[in-house]
Amino acid sequence: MGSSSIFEDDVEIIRNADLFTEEHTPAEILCRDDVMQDYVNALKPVYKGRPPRNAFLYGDTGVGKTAATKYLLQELDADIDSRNDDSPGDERGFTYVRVNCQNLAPADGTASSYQVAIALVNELRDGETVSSTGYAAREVYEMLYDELDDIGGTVLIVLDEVDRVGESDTLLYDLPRARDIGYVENTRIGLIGISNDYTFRSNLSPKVRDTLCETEIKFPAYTAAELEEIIEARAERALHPDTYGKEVLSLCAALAVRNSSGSARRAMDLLKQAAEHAENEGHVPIEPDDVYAAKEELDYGDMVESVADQDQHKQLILLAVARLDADGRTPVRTKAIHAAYRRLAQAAGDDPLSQRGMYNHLTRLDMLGFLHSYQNNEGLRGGQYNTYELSEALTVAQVRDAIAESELPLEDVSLDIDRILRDAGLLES
Ligand SMILES: Nc1ncnc2c1ncn2[C@@H]1O[C@H](COP(=O)(O)OP(=O)(O)OP(=O)(O)O)[C@@H](O)[C@H]1O
Repeated sequence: MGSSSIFEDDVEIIRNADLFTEEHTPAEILCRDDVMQDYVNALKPVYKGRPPRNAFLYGDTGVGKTAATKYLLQELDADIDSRNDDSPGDERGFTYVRVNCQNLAPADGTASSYQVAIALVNELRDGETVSSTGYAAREVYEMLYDELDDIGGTVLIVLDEVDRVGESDTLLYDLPRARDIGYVENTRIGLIGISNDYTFRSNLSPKVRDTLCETEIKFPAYTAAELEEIIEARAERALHPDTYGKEVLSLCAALAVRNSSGSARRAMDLLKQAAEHAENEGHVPIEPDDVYAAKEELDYGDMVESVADQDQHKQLILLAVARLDADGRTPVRTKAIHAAYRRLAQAAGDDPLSQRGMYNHLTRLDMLGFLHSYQNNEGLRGGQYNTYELSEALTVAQVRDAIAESELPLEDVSLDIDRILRDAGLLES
């Protein structure tokens, strides 16, 4: 008898799960010929040892901006290496460095030029970490330009999610001009900004826009047919043969077009999740029902993520409404939400906002679709007031999962809801 483990499934569909991860750079960028040609043209000066062009890439989430960038920079690096081998005495230095600005920004906020500069220094120093506090901004920029100047040749700096760099765009202004201003002497710097926020470009100051957007490359959404081709190529390498059919690939592609604006990431995630679902259920091949189950699971997780992405006050408010909801007390008035929120904020070691301060967050949560509000009118005596409940898109369990993910110490905080409502004057004593 072979070895058996409780972790083993009767069937195995996924051959190489690494190919589904975010770190994986695809062997080929499919269905992007026009865009790739523009991108190649923008990078040609680097290959030729001429001053680099700056570029701004934009398009919805999951349409291949990062994948195309990683792929082309690896190609460029390899081609310059082999060119250098062929032309001793005329070598061209080339380095690229990539930072995702979203990871540097707090939830709901933006990263400062200072934080981006520190992240770049750490990337360039490869392990030697500079702490994110304790330096004057000027010192950090000096470190960065010293580091860049030591490298020489051409350095391309890729700022992914560049829209998460805050108002002060010092770095976006200075980096492409560093050589002209005299911050560096030996190195030519090119900047590649990537964003899925269309308004970002128009909000840039004209000077920054003119340099960063020297070349603009738009990544359009994929069609269902294109997505099918992309995930089919991935499935051939990542899944075992005969474990999936065309119908399943088409369904993943169609759902990604319909619900996720043509995102290859979504199509890929649906396929992977459906494969895991089929493995757990013990059947081969993957069936359409596995894809629908995958969609449910992904939708559930997305909602949890978007709650966890909110700032702490908003999460506490959502938890307050969720607790009231779990107790059958919603729709509920602002006063009661505030009382529950205050208790939770204190338990989390946070200074609670006043009811007025909290109200701003509450209306925002309504606008964002997490909550649903009702206007109540009790005539002359009662006046007008709003009540709130979780929107149909959000469940109590999702809010709880999000709070657990944010590691707020609130799992075991008990709320005496009757008392809260009584204190808020909403329950007769
Ligand atoms: N044309 C393509 N060929 C092969 N794989 C692709 C293609 N486009 C996207 N992918 C894959 O889809 C996933 C998402 O792509 P990518 O990360 O490049 O999206 P993005 O546009 O950078 O999204 P975001 O703005 O959210 O960062 C990745 O796994 C990537 O490998």
